[in-house]
Amino acid sequence: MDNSVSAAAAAHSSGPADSHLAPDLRTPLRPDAFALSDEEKIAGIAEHFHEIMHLLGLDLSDDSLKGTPRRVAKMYVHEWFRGLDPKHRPEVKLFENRYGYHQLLVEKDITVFSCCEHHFVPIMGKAHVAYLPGEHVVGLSKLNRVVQYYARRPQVQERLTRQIAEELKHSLRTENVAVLIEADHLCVMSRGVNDTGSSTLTAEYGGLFKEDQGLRAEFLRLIGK
Ligand SMILES: Nc1nc2c(ncn2[C@@H]2O[C@H](COP(=O)(O)OP(=O)(O)OP(=O)(O)O)[C@@H](O)[C@H]2O)c(=O)[nH]1
Ligand SMILES: [Zn+2]
Repeated sequence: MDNSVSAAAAAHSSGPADSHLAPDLRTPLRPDAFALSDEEKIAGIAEHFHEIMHLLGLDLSDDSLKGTPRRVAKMYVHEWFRGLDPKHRPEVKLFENRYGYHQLLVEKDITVFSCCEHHFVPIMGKAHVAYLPGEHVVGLSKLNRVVQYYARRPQVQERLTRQIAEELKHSLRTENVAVLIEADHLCVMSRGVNDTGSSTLTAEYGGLFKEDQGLRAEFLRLIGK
């Protein structure tokens, strides 16, 4: 008998994006965000990117450049921004906690590759997530998948951190979750203030992580903070 429970089976949505999140946490999307197919979006974005390159004075008949508009469009739709589309929301399967494990579980150093919504350049870093298992445990890779899903959107780090925390609370059916992200913003490093030495840390604590300083300290110790 399959004793896995799919929290996401009920939660998994092909409906409006982020409808499971509080309104202030949703990525701002128009109601018709998914009226076009992926292929239609790629064709439209490629056309516009062609125009951007043209305006920059680039010769689009050059062998190396001519494929770039479509390459960029495919990268946006299939990779960098795939997390905008609820069809890619990971299904987070839970399993009965037959091990009786009720201590801290930390998944650390999860690769974060996101995109600054102000400048459309990369945000790169690591996420560390933790929860206290109750009646259920989760397949470890699902924690990485949740981070990746919300990272693959135009983002600010604060929203990314809270979206991951809310998704984990919802999918793992517990308030006892912690999320810490440390990331480098290419918009800070490569332009504007041009600071390659600073990085940004954000954290969100739910349930016992908020109330119990000892638990929080243990989480921070395990991730080397
Ligand atoms: N809070 C927050 N700010 C961010 C994030 N990513 C980028 N920013 C900031 O967004 C701000 C946008 O400010 P603006 O003054 O409109 O943009 P700008 O003129 O390009 O600013 P500079 O980067 O200072 O040159 C900048 O200060 C960025 O550093 C993020 O994840 N969270
Ligand atoms: Zn930026």
